[in-house]
Amino acid sequence: MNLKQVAGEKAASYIKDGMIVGLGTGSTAYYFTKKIGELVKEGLKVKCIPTSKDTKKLAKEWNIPLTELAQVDHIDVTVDGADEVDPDFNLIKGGGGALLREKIIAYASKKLIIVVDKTKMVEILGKFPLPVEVTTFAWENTLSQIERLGCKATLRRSADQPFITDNDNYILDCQFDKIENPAELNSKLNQIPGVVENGLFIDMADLVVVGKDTTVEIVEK
Ligand SMILES: O=C(CO)[C@H](O)[C@H](O)COP(=O)(O)O
Repeated sequence: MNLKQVAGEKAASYIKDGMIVGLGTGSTAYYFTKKIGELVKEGLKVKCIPTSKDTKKLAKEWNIPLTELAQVDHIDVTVDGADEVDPDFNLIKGGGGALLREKIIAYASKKLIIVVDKTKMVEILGKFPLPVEVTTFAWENTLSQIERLGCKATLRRSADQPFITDNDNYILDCQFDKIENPAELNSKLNQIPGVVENGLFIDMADLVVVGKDTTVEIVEK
């Protein structure tokens, strides 16, 4: 069984007529968006806001009605993936490089549902390198400042070129190994000039849908 698929599809059961829905990014959120496309075809009435150019492309292919954050005063539900989820529902996101738009949209959402397979559930965050979006200007200096917080940071590359985000920034992947205090690290990172946003999502997720071997587990706070 494809654990990402069962989790992504299950999350679609939380979406009702009239909702404004945030569409996440990544290979798990993909299945949620695909399912929304099927439900729209069957008559579901929603307006959606994608968290990345990739997801926007998919949503258009599947004829999902789209809107802009500027056109609405809130989002009812956003469904997105994660790279790690701890027992307090703190997250590492940004493996796909979409963390800035994902965080803006999550913050504007009444409910954030995270869809993952069971491998993403961890006791402590940090084994997955924390993605940090930084300005291209003086990124080497920003990297040094970030490393003072106790990690090894690497410029993300794609096909031998620096990876460029949807917002024309770079991503630094920061290996912390263990993040003892995610809330503190989140604040410290965002205080560094040159850091646009980081992939720690603190106290944002309301519900996690976990794809397990034969079942889907719904974990609520
Ligand atoms: O944060 C993300 C993209 O920026 C993704 O949601 C996260 O990387 C999980 O991706 P996947 O479901 O493909 O494992």
